[in-house]
Amino acid sequence: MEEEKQPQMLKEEVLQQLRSKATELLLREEWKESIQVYSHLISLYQEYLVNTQEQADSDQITKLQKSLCLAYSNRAEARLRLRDYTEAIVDCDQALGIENAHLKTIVCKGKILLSLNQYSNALHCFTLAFCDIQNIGNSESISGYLEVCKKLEFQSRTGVFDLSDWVLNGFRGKSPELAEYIGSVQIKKSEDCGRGLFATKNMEAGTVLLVTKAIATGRGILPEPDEDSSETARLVMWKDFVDKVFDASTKCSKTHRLISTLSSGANEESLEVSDIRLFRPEAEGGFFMMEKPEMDRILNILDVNSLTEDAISAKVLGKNGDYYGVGLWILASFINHSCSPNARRLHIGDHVLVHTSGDVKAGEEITFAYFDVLLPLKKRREMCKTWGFHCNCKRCRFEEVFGCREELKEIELALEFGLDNGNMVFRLEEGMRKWMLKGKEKGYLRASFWSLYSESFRSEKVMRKWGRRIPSMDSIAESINQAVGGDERVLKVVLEVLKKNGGGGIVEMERAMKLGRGVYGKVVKKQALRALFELCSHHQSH
Ligand SMILES: C[S@@+](CC[C@H](N)C(=O)[O-])C[C@H]1O[C@@H](n2cnc3c(N)ncnc32)[C@H](O)[C@@H]1O
Repeated sequence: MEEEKQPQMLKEEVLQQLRSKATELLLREEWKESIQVYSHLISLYQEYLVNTQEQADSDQITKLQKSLCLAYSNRAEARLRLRDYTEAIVDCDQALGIENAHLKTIVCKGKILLSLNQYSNALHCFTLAFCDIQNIGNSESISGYLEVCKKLEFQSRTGVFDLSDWVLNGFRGKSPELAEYIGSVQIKKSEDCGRGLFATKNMEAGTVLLVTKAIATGRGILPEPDEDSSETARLVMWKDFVDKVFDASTKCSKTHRLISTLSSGANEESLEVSDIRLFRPEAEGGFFMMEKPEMDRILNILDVNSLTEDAISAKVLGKNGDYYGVGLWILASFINHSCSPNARRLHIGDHVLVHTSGDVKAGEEITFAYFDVLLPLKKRREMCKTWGFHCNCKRCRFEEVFGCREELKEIELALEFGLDNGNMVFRLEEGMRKWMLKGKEKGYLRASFWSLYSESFRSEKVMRKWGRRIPSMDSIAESINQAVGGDERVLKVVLEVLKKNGGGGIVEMERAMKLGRGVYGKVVKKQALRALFELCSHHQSH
């Protein structure tokens, strides 16, 4: 009898030691090591359960099963911390298969689903946990999760985002929690740039089109571009960013699948048009394994699709404004460039929020600017070259035909040498009258020669001489806004002129507010928009 008991005791001892070791590693936040020990424990429990099925009494079996459930649950927690969501969910489901009301596992599953932006499923978990924990007490953190989940579920269902409090608080504290959201857009074949994102209904300036969280970002404070270390710092940051994307793709099959839909630059015309539903946070089908990611392909995809946070059609809100930041935001990567864009993006923490920067009609392609478009055609062509494509947007096509006029060439030359801005604005306006240009066409050229206008409106001397012979800043801003959407620099000059003129009346302020909606989106209420105006006024102009 004694002899029979001995191996049993030995087993217990081994299990106890492993349990203590695993708990200690978990407390020390040594996630990888704790996963190893829990994996060992799990295989031992499974082995004992199979081998002792007939000899052990039901109490022993129940105890073993409880321990197995806890081991799965703890391994899920460690995997969650390592962002290994696919495996973490599998562990949770194993644990819940043993004990379907296991509180710790339900909370862990809620946290994983929240990280995967599956708000309503996460909400279900936290609601279950909250009902249970009320009987036990200490419900604070669960109710915190519950509140966050409710808010995010609402945002992702309605597209209503309100950053007013954060803006008014001077972006203090960490950036607000944002849900992923897909508004009235779909992916379709674009005329001649592969696939693109298209509006499915008419929308006003400032309407939120999508909000998506970065797969990964690389951020850092870079040395000045002329310092020797600058290039090295940039390369180190880029490598770190690439590694993070590769890691995310390796760990999560859904992430891998979504990254695989992106263009790697080759044969863009023949790429499959992805169904927008695939990108919805609640989309099914994430948890199956598929082929491993290839580093070369990821590198190509990042070359074509990564965005910098401080790009010209973007605005960084909050603390990452201090950094140089690059990132991969999947759905935003389907947006093509145009020199007369109709969208802009706001960077908030790790999220990008894309909104219309002008009124958009159903069926219109959504575009934002990859580079500065308040420049003449020649300069834009140079920028396009560095991006590796030839822009064939409406504005480029118009300027291609129109740009050969001698007057425009002269103005372009004057722009290069900074000659007599007021006179050049006057000549351009006269020319446009003579050539009988209308609406957007005028806006295109005004946008191309924006720096002449901005310098003129800023100079009292120029305004004294030319002010009465050229259109008002208001109408120029309106015209540029119609042609190329809201732009922070145009708004800034409008605000400066308003200030100089004593703040303007209600009508002028309303107009500025409308421009502001195109620049910052409808995510801040009036008072917060005014606070952003203040920031815009103090921001260095380009
Ligand atoms: C971020 S992706 C945009 C989505 C891409 N069209 C697709 O099918 O996946 C950037 C690539 O789209 C193409 N592209 C974007 N804007 C373009 C434009 N205005 N003209 C020509 N090609 C453009 C270029 O090949 C560029 O490298």
